[in-house]
Amino acid sequence: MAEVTIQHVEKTFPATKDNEPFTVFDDIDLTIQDGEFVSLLGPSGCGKSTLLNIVAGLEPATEGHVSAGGKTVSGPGADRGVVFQEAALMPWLNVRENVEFALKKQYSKTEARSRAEDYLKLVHLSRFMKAYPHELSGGMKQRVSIARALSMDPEVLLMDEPFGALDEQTRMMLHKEVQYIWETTGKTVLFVTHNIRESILLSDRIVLMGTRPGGIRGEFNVDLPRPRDPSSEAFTALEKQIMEMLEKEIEKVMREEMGDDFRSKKAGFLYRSNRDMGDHI
Ligand SMILES: Nc1ncnc2c1ncn2[C@@H]1O[C@H](COP(=O)(O)OP(=O)(O)OP(=O)(O)O)[C@@H](O)[C@H]1O
Repeated sequence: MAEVTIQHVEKTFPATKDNEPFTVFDDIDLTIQDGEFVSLLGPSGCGKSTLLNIVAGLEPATEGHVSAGGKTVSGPGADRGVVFQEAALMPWLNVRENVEFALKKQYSKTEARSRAEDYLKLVHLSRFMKAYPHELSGGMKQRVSIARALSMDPEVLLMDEPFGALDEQTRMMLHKEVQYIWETTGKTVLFVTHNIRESILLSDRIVLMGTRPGGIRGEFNVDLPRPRDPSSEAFTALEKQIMEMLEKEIEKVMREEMGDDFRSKKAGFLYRSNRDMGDHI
């Protein structure tokens, strides 16, 4: 069972020479069921990446307890694969070698190669195994990064805005691939995104976070049949519902940052115009 449990988690960054201590959130409770696909949405700075990093074991929680597959998280582990916005491939290694790199620590040379090839097939990169990172598009690099994370056969896949830097067409293609991978492998997924539509397309459940104080503001179960049709009435109704709740959070941030100059209509306009959530905020 690869359930993820987050119990009473607080994260406070300590004081620095220039800054006071900063509490991002102080009591997050969230359980992600085995095989569930959960997205975290929320205004910029609410702590989505911080929470994902805590589950990844890359950041310690200040208080509280996190477990994955029944084991307490106390650092990074092969049971949790992470995919970031930037693929961070090693430029001197080709695609297959990039995937093999970590595998070689755990498997024989032959097995590492065979696993790397299997996962590169899964992300449809068989023809590019010998290509070098500079020869790949952004979307292809992200596919290598997904193959690399999956090749260690983690129980949980943690994805932090994996498609945030990609163009819309590539993003759409990768949505299909992620859905296929999730259906094929049955991994538990925690997915951070700024994009409401992306979260509805992919998730079983969307967790909406807010800031000041940071925390979970609401949850939305996405009961729509897959593959999902963004033009369907049910899809757009859910999109609208989430957007309304999110706008309130974004308005709060903008009001604090801009004081009396703030006009709520502007936040709504900015937000709707790029169907995104506050990249600029
Ligand atoms: N190492 C750090 N030291 C101090 N503060 C930090 C550190 N890392 C993050 N923060 C602060 O914690 C808050 C949450 O950051 P985080 O990156 O988790 O938010 P986010 O919701 O993922 O934002 P975005 O959507 O813009 O990526 C921000 O105010 C950020 O400035």
